[in-house]
Amino acid sequence: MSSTTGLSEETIEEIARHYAAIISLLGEDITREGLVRTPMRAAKAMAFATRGYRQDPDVIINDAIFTHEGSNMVIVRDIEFYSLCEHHILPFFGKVSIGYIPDGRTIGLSKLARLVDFYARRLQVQERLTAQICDIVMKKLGAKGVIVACTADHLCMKMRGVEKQLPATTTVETAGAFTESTTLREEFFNAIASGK
Ligand SMILES: Nc1nc2c(ncn2[C@@H]2O[C@H](COP(=O)(O)OP(=O)(O)OP(=O)(O)O)[C@@H](O)[C@H]2O)c(=O)[nH]1
Ligand SMILES: [Zn+2]
Repeated sequence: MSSTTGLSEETIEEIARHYAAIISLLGEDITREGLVRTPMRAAKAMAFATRGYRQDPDVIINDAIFTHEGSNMVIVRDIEFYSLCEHHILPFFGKVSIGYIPDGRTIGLSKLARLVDFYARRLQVQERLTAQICDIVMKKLGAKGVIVACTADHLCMKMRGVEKQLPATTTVETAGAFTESTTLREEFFNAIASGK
């Protein structure tokens, strides 16, 4: 079992065989020098890009949840991510900003970034990615409120399909106090816009 992808050697080899078949069906010569090792490289790359399926959020968090007295908003801004659109298996990528109001506990900052990857490294749509991040932070932290804003570029709209270099898509998900309070949402968006 590979520690970076969570897949066995046998599974990676099976995926590589499928990639070899696809490359041949596309009309390429799978025996030419530049392509000989491509099916295996592609299989490993795909295994890495989908490793979130085989991870455990509790292992990711590793008990890095700490007692905290204050209730000021905590914001981690511009966490980059790379995901695969579940409709076309083409990359979409961008940034996620997370805000939360603690309720007696905070979470290690790097763990928020790791949770973003946990949900990004699989076949996804941007709306679900945003909602899943919001949901897990709310559940694991027991915060008073959570807000997640995600901005991404979708290659399936740029290099194929409508072929429009459209502005990035933004999705927002809220829970608890952020759902109830426009003021809190404004505070979050003002903070991430100003970079403070
Ligand atoms: N809501 C949402 N849609 C997405 C996301 N990623 C890709 N899509 C869209 O999924 C849709 C799939 O539409 P279909 O008509 O089934 O597929 P298609 O014929 O390849 O569509 P086109 O991309 O328009 O060529 C497209 O409109 C994509 O732009 C995402 O993260 N969220
Ligand atoms: Zn797509």
